[in-house]
Amino acid sequence: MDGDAWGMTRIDVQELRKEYGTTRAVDRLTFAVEPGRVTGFLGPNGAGKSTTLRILLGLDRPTSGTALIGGRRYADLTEPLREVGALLDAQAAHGSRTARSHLLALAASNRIPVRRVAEVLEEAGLAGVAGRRIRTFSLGMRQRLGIAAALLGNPAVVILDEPSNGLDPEGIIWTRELMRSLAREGRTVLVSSHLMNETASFADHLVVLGRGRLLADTPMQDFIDSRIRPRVRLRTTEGARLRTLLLGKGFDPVQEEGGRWTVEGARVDDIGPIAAREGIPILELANEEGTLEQAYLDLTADQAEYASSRPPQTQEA
Ligand SMILES: Nc1ncnc2c1ncn2[C@@H]1O[C@H](COP(=O)(O)OP(=O)(O)OP(=O)(O)O)[C@@H](O)[C@H]1O
Repeated sequence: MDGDAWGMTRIDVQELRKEYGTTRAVDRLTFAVEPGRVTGFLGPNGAGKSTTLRILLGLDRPTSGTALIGGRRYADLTEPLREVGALLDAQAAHGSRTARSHLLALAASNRIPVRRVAEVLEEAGLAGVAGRRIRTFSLGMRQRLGIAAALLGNPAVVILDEPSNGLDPEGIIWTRELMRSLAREGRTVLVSSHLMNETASFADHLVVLGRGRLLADTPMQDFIDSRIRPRVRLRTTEGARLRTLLLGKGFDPVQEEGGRWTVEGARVDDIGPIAAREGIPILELANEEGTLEQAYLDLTADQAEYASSRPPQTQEA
């Protein structure tokens, strides 16, 4: 299959609603996941991420609305594993099978060429343990096997639920590189995670849920920039003079412990030239970028179904 074949495979969720008794797990949810980029799927516990993914993958029925892959419901795909690869629950594989026999069975039932089994075992770093029973696998090895299974049919759409779960640092880097390269090849990649630093390292775009509803659907950098004011950190030998100067320009520098200054709402391009014009020595000058974690906590502070009673910043470790 070449890149063009993956070109138009979008995920489209339209007015999706799912009720379990009186619980509205997903509520009039509408978003699209585009090919060629990695979309991070975020939200507090109970926000409805797993429910949405289960419906997308035909494991649950919506109360109303649709969740389509390339314009079709999962149940209507003729060869689902060749169109969508998914990792939902890495523990699901049969423990008494070997990694190889597990993948061979999947390949056989989905008309996938047998050579793909060796290819994905190699790609997932499992070639050396392919003959071992899955029950002897660590959580991280199961996770790798789950990802190998997702890639088996060379699908245009890849959906991964918490792919870093249980992986060691090398495994985490591997999944990150893998997701990025799948997106570069033009595939549609949707990845849920609770780890914000992790998500920031691989996602181009974010879809954020809270209490079953859409809270954000936006490029990752826009998401951060719209919620976290930039600031500048600096050191100077003439703090008092620079402070007066900056106050006059509408900034409000604050001295931190250790003699550093921070200036809210400023970038280095604002501060550097002002100091230079006045001949004030600058020993250090750096932008402090907002993080995805800060922006996410800001957005979801009121949204967590099981939120602690105090806001995160005052929580004890
Ligand atoms: N089978 C079910 N029966 C009843 N309620 C359910 C069922 N599955 C999910 N729910 C409820 O639906 C809501 C959304 O749950 P869901 O698992 O989709 O959230 P999530 O965003 O995946 O959470 P987490 O981050 O904890 O995995 C929760 O209130 C949950 O308790």
